[in-house]
Amino acid sequence: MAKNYVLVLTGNTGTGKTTVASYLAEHYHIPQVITHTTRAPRTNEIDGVDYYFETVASFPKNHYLEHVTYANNQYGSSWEGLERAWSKHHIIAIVLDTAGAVTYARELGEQAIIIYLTVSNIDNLAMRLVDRGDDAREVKARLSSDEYVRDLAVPIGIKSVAHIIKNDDWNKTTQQVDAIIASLE
Ligand SMILES: Nc1nc2c(ncn2[C@@H]2O[C@H](COP(=O)(O)OP(=O)(O)O)[C@@H](O)[C@H]2O)c(=O)[nH]1
Ligand SMILES: Nc1ncnc2c1ncn2[C@@H]1O[C@H](COP(=O)(O)OP(=O)(O)O)[C@@H](O)[C@H]1O
Repeated sequence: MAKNYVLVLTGNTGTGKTTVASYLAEHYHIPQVITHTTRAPRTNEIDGVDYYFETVASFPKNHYLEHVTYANNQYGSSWEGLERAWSKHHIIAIVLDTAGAVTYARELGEQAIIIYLTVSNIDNLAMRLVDRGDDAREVKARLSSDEYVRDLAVPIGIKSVAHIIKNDDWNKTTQQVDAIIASLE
C-alpha cells in the first residue's frame, strides 16, 4: 500500500497557500484537511468547505492534534480530520501557520512534507489581500500581528526540511509543486 503523506502548506498570509491547495485538489484530487477557526467567515467562504467556523464556546469541544492563536483568532486541526482525508487519498494537504508546521514536522516526521511559500517583495502581500477582497480592517490587523512578523522567516524547526517556494510567478510555482508530487508517487 502507498505510504500516507500530508503536504503542509505554510507561510505568511497572502503568499498563496490556499491557491496551491486548490491546485492540488483540481490537478491531483488531493483532499484538503479542513481545520477549525473562531475567525469570522470572509465573503465567499463556506462553513465545512473553507473552515469549520466555530464560536469561542464551541472551539474547545473538538479534539486537536495542535491548535494556535493567530491574529487574535483560534485555529486547530484534528487527527480525525487527517484520517478522514487519508481514507480518500494517500496524499493529503493542510494549510497551517508556521507554528503548526513545526508541530507536524515533529509529530509526523517524514510523513509531513513541508512547503513554505513566500514572495520576493512582501509589499505585494498587502495588495494581494486587498485584491482577494479582504476587509481593509482585517488586512491591517493581520499585517501588524506578531504572527505575521514571525511568519516572514522560516522557523528553525522546519528550516532543514522545508521546500521553499517563491510564489512570484504562478507557472514556476506549479512546476515546483509538480516536482514535489512526482517525488512522492
Ligand atoms: N496551526 C494552525 N494554523 C492554521 C490552522 N488553520 C489555519 N491556519 C493558519 O492560520 C493563519 C490564518 O489563516 P486565515 O485567517 O485563513 O488567513 P490566511 O493567512 O489569509 O489564510 C494562516 O497562516 C493559516 O495557514 C490550523 O488548524 N492550525
Ligand atoms: N503567483 C501569484 N501571483 C499573483 N497573485 C497570486 C499568486 N498566487 C496567489 N495569488 C493571489 O493572491 C491572493 C492570496 O492568495 P491565497 O492563496 O488566498 O493566500 P493565503 O492562503 O496564503 O493567504 C489570492 O487572491 C490569489 O489569487
